Parts: sequence; structure tokens; C-alpha cells
Amino acid sequence: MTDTGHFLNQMRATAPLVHNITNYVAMNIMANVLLAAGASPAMVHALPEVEEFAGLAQALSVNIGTLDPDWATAMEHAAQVMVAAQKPWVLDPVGVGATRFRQQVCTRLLALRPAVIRGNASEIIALASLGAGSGGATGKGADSADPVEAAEAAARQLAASCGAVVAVSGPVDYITDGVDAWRVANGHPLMPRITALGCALNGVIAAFLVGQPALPATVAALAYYGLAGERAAQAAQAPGGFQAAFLDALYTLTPQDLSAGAKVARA
Ligand SMILES: Nc1ncnc2c1ncn2[C@@H]1O[C@H](COP(=O)(O)OP(=O)(O)OP(=O)(O)O)[C@@H](O)[C@H]1O
Ligand SMILES: Cc1ncsc1CCO
Ligand SMILES: [Mg+2]
Repeated sequence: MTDTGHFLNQMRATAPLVHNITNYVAMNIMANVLLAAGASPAMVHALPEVEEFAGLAQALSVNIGTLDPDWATAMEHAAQVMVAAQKPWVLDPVGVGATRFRQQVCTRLLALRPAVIRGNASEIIALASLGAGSGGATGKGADSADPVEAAEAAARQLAASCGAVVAVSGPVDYITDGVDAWRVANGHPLMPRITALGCALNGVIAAFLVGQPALPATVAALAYYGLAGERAAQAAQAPGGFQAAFLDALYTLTPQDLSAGAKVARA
């Protein structure tokens, strides 16, 4: 595993423009997370401009949290632009187990070769079961109802079938390309108590991917994010203050801090 701090350093040096088609809940926190980390966010989803904007961005994140049919079309169009230009795009399959509409849209999006898929355990189990045609777990809306370990086989299968890096987030994150796999033990239990921190994480992964190999870049992004959570919990012990302290930690963490504090191990 290449030094995690190197990836943070590269991301900040590039300050990539990250195009996000995300949900209404996530937009503000996601843009603030990306700015604090050192990237440049833009939330753009309207059909008349989404392809043109994707042409400007260095990376794209797509999130189905508050989906509608026009947004689904916009997601496909933006992803097609990225793939044609060999630029990375990241999928967050929010609540994919919950409804047939989410499953249909995700099936179309998976065909467009995301570089990385990051979701919670229930989402990765449900997504992997789409191709297999079986039901799978449904989760609890946008929240996970399964432990990370229960999604590891699904993550490997999904990675192998899609050619994507698949990351399952939770107390200990699991990241695989279908062959190699890593665990990241950074993080804090207050993180899932703030809405859309997982959504915002996908923007950070997209930023880390620019010009970098997907597997180690994703591992580094997750370690950075979790370490910021640990640092935030030293300053604030409840969700409201934690959110502010988390943004501060994303901003103040250095590449040296990350290299020293990353809890990364081969699975
Ligand atoms: N219990 C926990 N302990 C430590 N870290 C956690 C815990 N749960 C989640 N995390 C961390 O929180 C971040 C977000 O992951 P999470 O699994 O909560 O995403 P999510 O379920 O998609 O969230 P959302 O849909 O609300 O955006 C990740 O960095 C993950 O490592
Ligand atoms: C709460 C919620 N509902 C739809 S998207 C979202 C943000 C967390 O995924
Ligand atoms: Mg989520």
C-alpha cells in the first residue's frame, strides 16, 4: 500500500473540480466537506447542462438518495461523458434495496463502469444481488441494517463483475477490487449520527481518484475521512458540535498526520 499521506498531498495539490449529482439532504454538507478537504465542489444536475459540466470536471460522484427520472437520465449522461474521457466516476447506491426504481436505475448505472462504488453494507449486498436476480437485504432506508463483514463476499463479487473498486463503509471499512482487499479501522461512532456523511465521503473518494490508481486512492480517502472523525471526537462529543469539528479536522489534518494515523491493513 502506497503511503496514504501521499494521496492527500496529491489531492490538495490538484484541488480537483468534483462534479456531484447528489441528493437534497447531502448537498450542503458534501460541498463543505470537499472544500474543507481541499477540493472544489459543484452540484449540477439539470439535463440541459449536465454533460457540458461533466466535460469540465476532473471527477464525478453520483448519488441516488433523492432520485427522480430526470435526475436518473442526467446521471447516465454525465457518467457517459466521464467514461468517454477516461475520467473517474463514483457511485453511491443509497437505499438501493428499498425500491424497484432505485434498482432499475442502478442496473443502468453499473453498466457505465463506475471506477468506485461506495455504500454501506446493506447497499452493497443489495447491489450485488441485482445481477444475480435475487432479493438480498433491503437495509433501513438510507441506513445500514447489516454488519460490514456480511457484505464482504458481495463486495468481491460486485467488484469482479463490474470492474470497479467496491468499498463497504462502517466501523471497519472493507475495500476490494475483487482480487486484493484492505480494511480501514479509522472512524468514530458519531459519524453515522450525522446525515449524509457517507454521501459526502463519495465526493472525497472522487477527489482522491484524480490521476491515481483506484484501489490505494480509495483506501487513503477512507483512512483520511475516518481519522478526521477520530480527531473531531476529541473536540466534540455530540452530533451538532461533531459536524463542525469534523469539517475542521478535514481542513487541519496534514499528509504527515494521515501517514501516522492511518489504520490500514490487508484483509
Ligand atoms: N460505527 C462506526 N464507527 C466508526 N466509523 C464509522 C462507523 N459507522 C460509519 N463510520 C464511518 O463513517 C463514514 C460514513 O460511512 P457510513 O457507513 O455511515 O455511510 P452511509 O451509511 O452511506 O451514510 P449516509 O447514507 O448517512 O451518508 C465512513 O468513513 C465510515 O468509516
Ligand atoms: C436521509 C436521506 N434520505 C434520502 S438521501 C439521505 C441522506 C443519507 O443517505
Ligand atoms: Mg449512504
